Amino acid sequence: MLDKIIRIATRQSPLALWQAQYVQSQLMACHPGLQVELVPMVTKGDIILDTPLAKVGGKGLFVKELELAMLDGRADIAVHSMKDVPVEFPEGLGLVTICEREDPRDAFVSNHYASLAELPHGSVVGTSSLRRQCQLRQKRPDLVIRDLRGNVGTRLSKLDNGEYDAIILAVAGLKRLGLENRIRTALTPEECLPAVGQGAVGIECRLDDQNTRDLLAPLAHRETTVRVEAERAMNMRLEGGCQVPIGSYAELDGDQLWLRALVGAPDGSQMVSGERRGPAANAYSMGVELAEELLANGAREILQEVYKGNAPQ
Ligand SMILES: NCc1[nH]cc(CCC(=O)O)c1CC(=O)O
Repeated sequence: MLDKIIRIATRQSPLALWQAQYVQSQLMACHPGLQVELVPMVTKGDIILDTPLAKVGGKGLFVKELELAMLDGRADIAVHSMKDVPVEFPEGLGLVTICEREDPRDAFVSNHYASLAELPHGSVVGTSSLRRQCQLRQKRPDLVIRDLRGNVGTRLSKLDNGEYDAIILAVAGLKRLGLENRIRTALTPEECLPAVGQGAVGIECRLDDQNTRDLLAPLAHRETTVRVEAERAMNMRLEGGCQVPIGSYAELDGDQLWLRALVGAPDGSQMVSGERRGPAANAYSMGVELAEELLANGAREILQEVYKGNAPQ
C-alpha cells in the first residue's frame, strides 16, 4: 500500500488547486508514507470564458477532461466542488467520498454597500448563476443583473474596476482563498437558498479501484454526505445540471433532516418552493418527493422554458 501513488486530476484555477491540495494533505495525514501528486489539466469550461454558462449548454463543462484522465488511467481521483458535479457519471466512474462542508451560504460582496438592502435603486449586480439571479430579482426587481464569469479573482477585479455595484459569490470559495474579508454579508438561506452541494468537496474515482476507495474512506464526512444526498436527489429528479435556477439546501439536526428547495424563473417572475422534514435515513426519497411536488406545482414549465433557452432574462 505504501508504494502506491495517488494522482489527483485537477483544474488549475486557484480554487480547484486549493481543493486538490486539501484532499492531498488529508490523504497524506491519514496515510503516512502515501505519495499524492497533482495532475493539472485544462477543461472546456476554462477555455470558453466569454459566453454565459447557461448558453454554452453542456452540463459538466469543467469535469469531462478530468473524467477522461481517470478512465485512461492517467489519474486516480478528481476533486470537485459538489455544486459543479453533474448528476450522472460516465460508466465506471462515481462519486465515492464527500468531505466536510464549509459554509454553504452565498456572500454579498461590494466596495460601497454593506448589504443587499442598502443597494440603491437600479444598482448593477454581477452573477451568472440563474439561481442567484432569480432570487435577487424576486426580492429586488429594480436591480440590474449582469453576467459575471471567470474565476473568483477575476470576478473580484471586475467588481473593483467599477463594472458592478456588488457581486454574489459563494462564502466557501472566498474563505478557501483567504478572501473572507471581502464578504460584506452572508445571505441567509431565506434570502438566497444555496445551490445543491454548495461548500462541499467531493471525490470521484473509478468504481472498480477498491484500493483507492479504501484510502479515501477516512475523508468522508457523514453529516455532509446525508445533506448532499438529499439535495442531489432533488436535483436529479428535476434533471437539473449546475446551470439551472434551482436551489436545494438540507440541514441536519441530530437524525432529523430538513430539506428546502426552490425553482425560479430567471427573471424572478415565478418561484416554486417547498420543504420536507424527516429522518436522515430517508434523505434520498425526501429529495425525490420534494422534486415531484415542485414539478407538480409549476417547476416543470419553468425548467422547460430555461432548457429551451428562451426564458426571459
Ligand atoms: N460555480 C463556481 C464555483 N464552484 C464552487 C465555488 C465555490 C463554492 C463551493 O465550493 O461551493 C464556486 C465559486 C462561486 O460560486 O462563488
